[in-house]
This record gives sequence, structure tokens and C-alpha cells, in this order.
Amino acid sequence: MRILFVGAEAAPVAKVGGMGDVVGALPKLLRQMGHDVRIFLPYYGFLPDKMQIPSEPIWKGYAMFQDFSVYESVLPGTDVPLYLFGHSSFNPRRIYAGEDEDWRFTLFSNGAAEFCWNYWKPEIVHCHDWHTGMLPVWLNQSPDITTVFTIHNLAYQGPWRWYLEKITWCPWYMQGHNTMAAAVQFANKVNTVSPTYAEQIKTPAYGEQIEGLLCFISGKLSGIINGIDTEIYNPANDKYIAQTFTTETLEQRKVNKIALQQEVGLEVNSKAFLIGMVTRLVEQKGLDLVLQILDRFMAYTDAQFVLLGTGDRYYETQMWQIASRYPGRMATYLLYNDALSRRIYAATDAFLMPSRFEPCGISQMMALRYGSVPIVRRTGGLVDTVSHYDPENEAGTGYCFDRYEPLDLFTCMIRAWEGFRFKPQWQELQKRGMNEDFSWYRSAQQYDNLYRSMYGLPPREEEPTSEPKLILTEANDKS
Ligand SMILES: Nc1ncnc2c1ncn2[C@@H]1O[C@H](COP(=O)(O)OP(=O)(O)O[C@H]2O[C@H](CO)[C@@H](O)[C@H](O)[C@H]2O)[C@@H](O)[C@H]1O
Repeated sequence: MRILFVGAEAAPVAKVGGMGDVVGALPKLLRQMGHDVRIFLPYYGFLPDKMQIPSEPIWKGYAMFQDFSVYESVLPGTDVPLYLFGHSSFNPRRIYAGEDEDWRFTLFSNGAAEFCWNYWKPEIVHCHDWHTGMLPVWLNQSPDITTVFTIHNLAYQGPWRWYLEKITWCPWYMQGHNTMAAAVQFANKVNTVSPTYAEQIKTPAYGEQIEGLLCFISGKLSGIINGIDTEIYNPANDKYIAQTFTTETLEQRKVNKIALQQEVGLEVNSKAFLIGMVTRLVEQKGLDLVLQILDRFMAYTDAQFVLLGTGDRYYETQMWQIASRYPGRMATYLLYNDALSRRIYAATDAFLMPSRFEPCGISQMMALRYGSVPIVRRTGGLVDTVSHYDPENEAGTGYCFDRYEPLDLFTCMIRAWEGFRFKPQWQELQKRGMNEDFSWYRSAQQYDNLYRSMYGLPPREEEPTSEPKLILTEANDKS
């Protein structure tokens, strides 16, 4: 099938969070399964630094009284054709956070619709999050193009309808008070990124005001868990970490801990219990809980803590201030850095993710892959990917708590800190996590079946995976 992915992010060239991972990884796998998948992405000002882009556009179009150009390239490291939507509003060297956000992403969606109608006609347009929410509405005009809408984050729902009516074409049949609601109504299939979250968003606690609508369309709503790129994120050959390792050579992992402690200015001590966090600093990620207990946790224990993240100024300053009270024991890095994030996954003993809500979560899968034991709140995709540690039966992969309460998080962190003293059991816990299979292959098969179902085709028989299994046996040479 011909499939066009349309989204605001695509790793490795334009990524802020997990959506970029999905748009960057899934097309590669779907192409291996025989689909002609291509990506449509804004031409951000920083992209020429990261990849080769021809100077001549392949097509010029017109939408919302604006001229735009489309450039063709290839997503680096893959064979996936990448179309870049060129317009001056995307020239700044940023992905989000501008005053013209609503306007320029509506223009981007409009450009994508024009592109499908006039240049490369796909059978399926796979849209991601509110930025692309108007596409299912407009493409409803074309019965030969079907749409899939993936919700990565329901909290961000895009511009209101009154604003859309001022700037663009809202057809007479359009329903929905913002772009997210409109997409949910008009997409042929709607999915979110884990089965648990797909159920949760039908309730008032997680539905972000559109739970009624999501219940109403539940017949076309499903949950497909994300994967991670197990080739790029592989502790056995990751060139960004000080020491590669596998489940067989877990002892060597402490070299990474020492290297990280040196790098971020923590006291060098391979026996210290080191907790890491790599995250967008936003309410979703449970930072208000962390702020309520972190000071006490640091005061009561000898643990160390390293944070890498950017986001709300309030959380940035609060975390920075706690760090200043624990020199040598807590480090806060307020920046975005992929290489450092890998070193944190590879060096920390535990990884903290106490999310208020979590559609899927990629960081906890990365942590498991690199042997960092997740401490998570049981919500959304965290329920589907981390199982509760049961020392008696030697089962489970992480420490979990249920209620969104500071005391529950505190208790859970203390339990992990205590558990870390029992080295053989801890290592088994790490190994179980590292042996979990989070490769994209399984998700790709489910997306394939979703696409097939839209054309009345039966699900494909499960084929043996062509992906290397995640059971690691031998450390590859770093070179
Ligand atoms: N400062 C920093 N430096 C380096 N790397 C950083 C970083 N901050 C974050 N990252 C990286 O960004 C990714 C975060 O992905 P998540 O899925 O955990 O959260 P996010 O909320 O962005 O994604 C949303 O979309 C995804 C995809 O569907 C869902 O899994 C998720 O639940 C939903 O909230 C990870 O790869 C992490 O390593």
C-alpha cells in the first residue's frame, strides 16, 4: 500500500519527544513489509545541518493564500523518502514554541492535503497528533484516500474551531471544536500508543474533555504499543557510551556509572544507588510528585540523582534548586542531548518515571534495554511495558506504584533503594528487563493489520521476525 506519514517530528533529524521516535522508526519497518511508506515533515531551519537537502523543490503548491515548496530527500540512515514542506514560517531553528504555532501547523496540514491531491496520491494518510488533525477532515472529500490518526498526546488538542474558521477552509460537514476532536471524528481509524491508554482515555480522568467522543467512536479506536529502535539503541554496540555491555557482561556496566559520575560532577562511587530521569519537564511526567518528595529522599538516603530535561521554567528552577542543596549527589542538566541520555540509561541503576498519564512512554523501554530498573507509576503504557517486581517468585521488571500520591512514590523509591543492596537479585532484575522484546517489529505488524482492516483484508499471518532478537549475548567492539 502507498502510505504517507504526516507529522511534526521524525527522528533522527527532528525530534523533541516520543512522537519523533515513532514517525522516524515505523516507516522503515513497514517498508520492509512491502509498503511504499513516505514521510511528510516541515522543512525546519535547522534541517540542512543534519541532512542533505536538494536546493530545487520537486513541487510547488498554494494553500491558505501562501506559496510553498516541497523538497525531496531521504530520512538519514534509512531508505524512506522524506518530503519537506518549505515555507518561511518554518525557517526558525525550532520545532515548537512560537506564537504562530497554530497557524503554521494548519498551513503544514493544508500543504500535505494539497500534496496528496496533486502530487503523490497515497492510499492511506497516517496523521500524528493535533498538528495534522485537519487532514482527516479535508481528505474526507476523497473516498480513495483513507486516514489513520494516532494520538500521542491527548493533552495538546490544537486550535479552536473559531480560529480555524478564520484562517482556513472548514467544510460544512466538519464537526469537532478543535483539531484533535475533528480528527477523532473523521479519521477512518483512530489509535493511541498503548492498549491501557486507549481504555483510559474513554474516562473523565484521562479523556481531556473529549472522553464522550472517544467512547462514541470506540469501535474504530485501538491501542498499539510503541517500540524502540533496537539497532540504534543497543548497549552491546552503542558508540556513545563509555563501555558496551550485554546481559552476560553486566559487571562491566559500572564503568558507565563511573564515567557518568565524572561527566556530570557526581561523587565517583560505583556502589552508590544512582537514579536517572530523562524527560520533558512538564506536568504529564509527574514532576509535581517528584518535587514533593525528592528533597526528603535525598536527605534520608545516600542515593545519587541525575536529571536531563527541558520544559517548564518552574520545574527547571525547582529541580535546579534541589540540586544545589546536594552538591556531588545530584546533577541537573537542562538541555536536550541524545548522547547524554544514552549514557544516563546505560549508567543509572534505576530510572524514574512517575507519570500522571502516559500514552506509551519510550524512556522506560530505553531504560530497560540499557539495564536501568524503571520506577514507574502504573498508568497507560507503563502498565503494558513494566511489570511489578516480585522478589519471591523472581518475576517482574520494575518498581511500580498506583496512586498519584507523593507518599506512594516515596515508598516505591525507598523500596528500590533497599532492593539495590541485594546484588544477585538486582542483577537478575536488570537481566529480565534487558531481555524484554521492545523491537518495532511487533508494533509494525499490528499497524499493518490495522491498514489491512481498512481495506477489508484479513490480518496477515505472523511471520518470523527479521529483526535481531533482543537477547544480548556478546559485547561488540565499540569501534
Ligand atoms: N532532554 C532530553 N535529552 C535527550 N533525550 C530526551 C530528552 N527529553 C526526552 N528525551 C527523549 O525523548 C523521548 C521521550 O519519549 P516518551 O515516549 O517517554 O515521552 P513523550 O512524552 O515525549 O512522548 C509522547 O509520545 C510518545 C510516542 O507515542 C509516547 O510514548 C508518550 O507516552 C507521549 O507522551 C525518549 O526517547 C527520551 O530519551
